[in-house]
Amino acid sequence: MNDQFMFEEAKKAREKAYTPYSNFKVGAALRTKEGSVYHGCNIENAAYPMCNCAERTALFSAYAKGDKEFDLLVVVADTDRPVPPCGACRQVISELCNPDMMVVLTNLKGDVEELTVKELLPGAFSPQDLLK
Ligand SMILES: O=c1ccn([C@H]2C[C@H](O)[C@@H](CO)O2)c(=O)[nH]1
Ligand SMILES: [Zn+2]
Repeated sequence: MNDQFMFEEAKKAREKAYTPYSNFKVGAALRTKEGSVYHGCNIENAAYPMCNCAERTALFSAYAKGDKEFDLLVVVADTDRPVPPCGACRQVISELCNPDMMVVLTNLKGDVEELTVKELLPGAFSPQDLLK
């Protein structure tokens, strides 16, 4: 990844994670086409299924501010390999981001895996599938 700035933003976002149950902190930095950057962190809950991942926090935060056009998502965690987003996040990213947008998965060691939204979830269920 040639975007050290976005990697640093994702690490800053990770510091805000609320993870009393897993102690597994994840950060996301989402850049809009206009250049704004939204932070996302995972936010857990004593009712475990209510935990929200960093990737979705970033996307929902942007939507709540009225931003919907994105050009890069960077995710970071303290993992051995670049952190792989869960299935729920892959589904949400597929619907809210352009299929050709880059998603950069990283870890604190600086390992990087770059893929497009469509590579992240091939064959995603989409709004088109609701139409007959
Ligand atoms: O890509 C990922 C993977 C996991 N988590 C969160 C969910 C939960 O809070 C914790 C452990 O799964 O990490 C994320 O935020 N993003
Ligand atoms: Zn997730």
